[in-house]
Amino acid sequence: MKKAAVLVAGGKGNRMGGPVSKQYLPIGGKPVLMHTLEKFHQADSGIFLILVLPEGDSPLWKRLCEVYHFTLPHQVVAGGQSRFQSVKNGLNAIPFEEGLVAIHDGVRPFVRKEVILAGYASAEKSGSAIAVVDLKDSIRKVTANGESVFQERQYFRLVQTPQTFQIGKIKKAFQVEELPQFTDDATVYENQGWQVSLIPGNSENIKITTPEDLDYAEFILSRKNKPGEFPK
Ligand SMILES: Nc1ccn([C@@H]2O[C@H](COP(=O)(O)OP(=O)(O)OP(=O)(O)O)[C@@H](O)[C@H]2O)c(=O)n1
Ligand SMILES: C[C@](O)(CO)[C@H](O)COP(=O)(O)O
Repeated sequence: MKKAAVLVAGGKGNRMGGPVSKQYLPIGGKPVLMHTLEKFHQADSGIFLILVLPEGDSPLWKRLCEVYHFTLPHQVVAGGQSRFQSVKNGLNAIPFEEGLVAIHDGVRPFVRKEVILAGYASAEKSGSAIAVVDLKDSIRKVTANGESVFQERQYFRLVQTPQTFQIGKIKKAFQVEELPQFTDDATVYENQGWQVSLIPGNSENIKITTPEDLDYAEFILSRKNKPGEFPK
């Protein structure tokens, strides 16, 4: 089955602050987005890669690719005013009608190859595959009157990307007006009345959002051994 990946990086990075949008900041010596593109290419070199950038940023990205000698093939698409619009633009650029597409935040460079491949395999069978992780902390729901209520954390998951789908179904799902609950792609898919399938994500697959996440990113990249591996 044909595979595509839409890596959305059309945001402004307001929570990160600073003059350069977070997707272009260097970690481990090169921009965040180059790490993310490489992860998908390394998982399967046959994946058709689409990179969604803020409108007008193509010349900047082209220059970065030259400076960093980044030659991995990918198609650049202009994003929209919201993540939903950026994803939609990315989906419309897939050059085939049938197959699978992984939608992934460009600012999640630490996705594991195993998670990417499990997403495609699971979505081929069930239509969708949403990467999630268990909670490590206790959680509370804060009510409108300021009280807090204990919640049983075993019934909750943190939602990551990739979120992988059969192309025909997810493109159909995005043919609707944007709604406030569309914080990810799973909610857009569910809006059609279809249930999503969850798959295990990887906990280090953080979304680089605020400045301390850059320290974490440098730490992850500096480690010689992966978690759980015995030193050689
Ligand atoms: N109009 C938008 C908004 C967001 N994104 C992408 O969606 C992902 C998750 O969004 P988030 O982390 O919120 O990124 P920003 O919108 O850039 O950050 P902020 O909310 O702090 O401005 C990011 O890869 C971001 O670039 C996008 O493609 N198009
Ligand atoms: C898609 C996402 O990364 C899943 O956790 C998340 O919903 C994006 O949220 P944001 O408000 O755009 O950061």
